[in-house]
Amino acid sequence: MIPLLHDFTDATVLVFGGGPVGARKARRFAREARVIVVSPDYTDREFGGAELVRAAPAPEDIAGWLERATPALVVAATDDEGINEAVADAARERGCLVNRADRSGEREPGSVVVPATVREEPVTVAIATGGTAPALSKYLRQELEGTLSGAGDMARVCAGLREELKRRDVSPDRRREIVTAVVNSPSVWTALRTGTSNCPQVIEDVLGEELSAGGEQP
Ligand SMILES: C[C@@]1(CC(=O)O)c2cc3[nH]c(cc4nc(cc5[nH]c(cc(n2)[C@H]1CCC(=O)O)[C@@](C)(CC(=O)O)[C@@H]5CCC(=O)O)C(CC(=O)O)=C4CCC(=O)O)c(CCC(=O)O)c3CC(=O)O
Ligand SMILES: NC(=O)C1=CN([C@@H]2O[C@H](COP(=O)(O)OP(=O)(O)OC[C@H]3O[C@@H](n4cnc5c(N)ncnc54)[C@H](O)[C@@H]3O)[C@@H](O)[C@H]2O)C=CC1
Repeated sequence: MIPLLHDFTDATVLVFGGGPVGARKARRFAREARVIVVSPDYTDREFGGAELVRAAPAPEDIAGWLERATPALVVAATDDEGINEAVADAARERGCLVNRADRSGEREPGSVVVPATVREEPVTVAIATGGTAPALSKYLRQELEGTLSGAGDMARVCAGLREELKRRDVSPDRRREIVTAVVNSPSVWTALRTGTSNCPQVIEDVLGEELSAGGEQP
């Protein structure tokens, strides 16, 4: 399986199953997509504002639900294997993506795995273990949350620098040197993490040094 980032803006995600797993997936996709959850009962309270439909479709009804909702992705998160199987079949039939929460290892073509995710906007790290150890994915996600602290600000600093250096017609080679030096600078990381400096200030400092050095190649 190959990791990709998928834009779900204006797309529909259809989730079957209103337990903790269906709820977790609904919350995840509701960040961006329109999410519809279908389930006879809802044991979790928080579905990220998804539309909750109370129904217990039989396997032969599943295709009709997909027909009406026209989802970009379907999640099979019920505790009924026959239903999850029917969801996967119907998704494959329609050529839409499918996530089966009750499967690891061998997968249907077109299936996707939901990875554990660390977000430090605009930086995203996704973790998966080939389905072997979701608990390990969760553990590593928690570990990486600390490591990634400040990465969002660092991305904003790099973006701001790239823009300013382009505007000043600094050569691409020199631009790359400057940005690489900033990314590798322990003092910049510390400043961003501790709040002793902020993004505009770091950008200003780096540009100031660059100008006082006359933009010479080192
Ligand atoms: C294949 C996959 C399919 C998919 O769902 O996409 C899948 C499948 C299964 N998970 C199971 C169990 C658990 N899953 C978690 C947690 C998470 N599971 C997630 C993803 C995935 N789970 C995909 C693979 C990802 C990878 O490759 O690593 C995460 C990362 C993302 C998310 O779900 O949002 C989220 C962590 C989010 C976070 O906190 O960061 C915990 C821990 C907990 O709950 O505390 C447990 C209990 C401990 C354990 O068993 O490890 C079972 C057994 C069910 C049973 O035996 O009944 C199956 C089915 C099977 O293995 O057959
Ligand atoms: N991917 C993951 O992280 C994990 C996956 N699992 C798997 O995911 C499944 C769901 O996990 P939980 O949410 O904990 O189970 P759960 O048993 O709490 O919830 C299942 C939900 O599916 C609903 N359901 C039953 N028949 C349905 C139908 N015909 N149509 C729509 N909904 C229907 C039930 O009413 C219930 O709300 C488990 O059976 C297990 O195989 C379990 C733990 C973690």
